Amino acid sequence: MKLQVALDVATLGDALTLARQTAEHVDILELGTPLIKAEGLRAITAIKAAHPDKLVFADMKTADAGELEADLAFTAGADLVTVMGTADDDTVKGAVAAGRKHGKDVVADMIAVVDNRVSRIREVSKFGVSFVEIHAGLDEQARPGYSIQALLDDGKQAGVPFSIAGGIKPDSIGSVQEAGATVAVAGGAIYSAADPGAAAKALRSRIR
Ligand SMILES: O=C(CO)[C@H](O)[C@H](O)COP(=O)(O)O
Repeated sequence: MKLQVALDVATLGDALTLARQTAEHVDILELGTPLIKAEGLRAITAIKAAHPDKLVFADMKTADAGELEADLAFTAGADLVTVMGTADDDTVKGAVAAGRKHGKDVVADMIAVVDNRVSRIREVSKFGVSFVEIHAGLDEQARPGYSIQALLDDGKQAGVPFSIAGGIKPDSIGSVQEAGATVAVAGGAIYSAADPGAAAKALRSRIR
């Protein structure tokens, strides 16, 4: 299982610092959606230039104009780009077409898909995304009683390649791997730590 750090900070300077602190312990550097909105596509280019040996994941969360938005992110240097699983089928297919053109990967972000999630996961997988991200966003995580377990249950049931994002911590990353995820995405557990490099290393050490 790969480890992906979500660089969920608001400035390119902070993202470059966080990437430098964590890169040796992770496989994938993710530019969070707020970062891309704040700094633009140039942030993708800058992170890839600083870490050419890492996969760079642009969390575009595209909701429309899938081919155009994915093409922009791939042209800027992204290796993986997200499109919303809730988007129109043609938006997902358009992003996949851009991915094929660039020889890169498109990930369907299943955030806010709760009812019939397994069925939508299987549907978007047929459109050619490389994998789905089964995801509880920050707002969902903040609600009382939130548990990552529902994400893991759906991943096990879906029978297609998936990543998990939703507040992964050292005590839950083992269960993410046991569920069969190909990628574990961690944001807050790393960027909120006093020592983000040590936090990334601790997560990595729990992956067998
Ligand atoms: O895409 C995101 C929010 O929409 C986050 O990057 C993702 O949820 C990972 O961060 P965390 O581990 O803090 O949940």
